[in-house]
Amino acid sequence: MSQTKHRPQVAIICGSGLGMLADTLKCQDSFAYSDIPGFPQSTVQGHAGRLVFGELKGKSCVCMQGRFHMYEGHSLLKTTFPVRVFKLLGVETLFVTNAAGSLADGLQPGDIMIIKDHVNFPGLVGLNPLCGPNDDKFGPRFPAMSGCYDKNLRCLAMEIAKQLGVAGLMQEGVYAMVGGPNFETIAEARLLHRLGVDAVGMSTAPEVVVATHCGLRVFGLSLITNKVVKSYEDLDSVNHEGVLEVGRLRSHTVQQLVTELIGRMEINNNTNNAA
Ligand SMILES: O=P(O)(O)O[C@@H]1C[C@H](O)[C@@H](CO)O1
Ligand SMILES: Nc1nc2[nH]cnc2c(=O)[nH]1
Repeated sequence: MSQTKHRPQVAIICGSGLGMLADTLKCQDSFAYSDIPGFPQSTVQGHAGRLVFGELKGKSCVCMQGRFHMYEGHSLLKTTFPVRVFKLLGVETLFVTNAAGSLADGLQPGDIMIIKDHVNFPGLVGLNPLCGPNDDKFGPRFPAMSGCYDKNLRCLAMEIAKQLGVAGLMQEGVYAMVGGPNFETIAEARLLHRLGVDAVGMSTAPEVVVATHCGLRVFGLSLITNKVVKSYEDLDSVNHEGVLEVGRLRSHTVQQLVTELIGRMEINNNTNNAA
């Protein structure tokens, strides 16, 4: 904290190919993860590995340009470590973004899904960052997860999308996290579709679980980068370069949405730090 004057109220986690969100911050102080004690390193292309502090529309923000994934070999405690750092810095609201494949027929590549809820597949089988002794300074042993994606922010995001003329690209949906790093088989894709999942990816849920546990308000966006192949007749296949490319194509719209939402949302200045 001695190395920056910023005292962030909002934290943003940039998904694959969405690192440009950090470029919107003014008066930046930026730190390589390798220079921050205890921080893991980013190993995935499209995740720069920098923590960027700055101002956005008068709000003090910190942006993770690069997140950590379970499939990189990090423990879930490490992948979510930054979320608790944000809490201790005084952050009140967490924005999570990710790249995801769509299962819902109405979601096309380039669309933006406001995350209404998630299915944490690793969490359902005990791969949960909250496993182990509970740190009561952060939150309760058995935290509720209903309503973990803030409804007011979801409504405001939709209102802003209408004003920006991009509402046609946006809808709410359910995100599912799978472990990765391979993309889905066709049988897995069909299973997820039948279960009511709208979009699938390899991140986000553990961060949101830890954020909700320690009382952060959460807003989440999935950029739909590909359709998940559900038919044995379909010759398409997904790859990471294609995922990053859609991020580049939609960067401006995602930046606009996030900037406006941060600018217009209310901040409670009485945030209680966990420790
Ligand atoms: O960090 P996110 O969840 O945006 O990254 C997604 C999932 C994989 O890490 C990668 C696959 O292309 O993109
Ligand atoms: N699991 C998964 N993650 C993704 N990230 C971007 N696209 C996809 C996808 O189709 N499946």
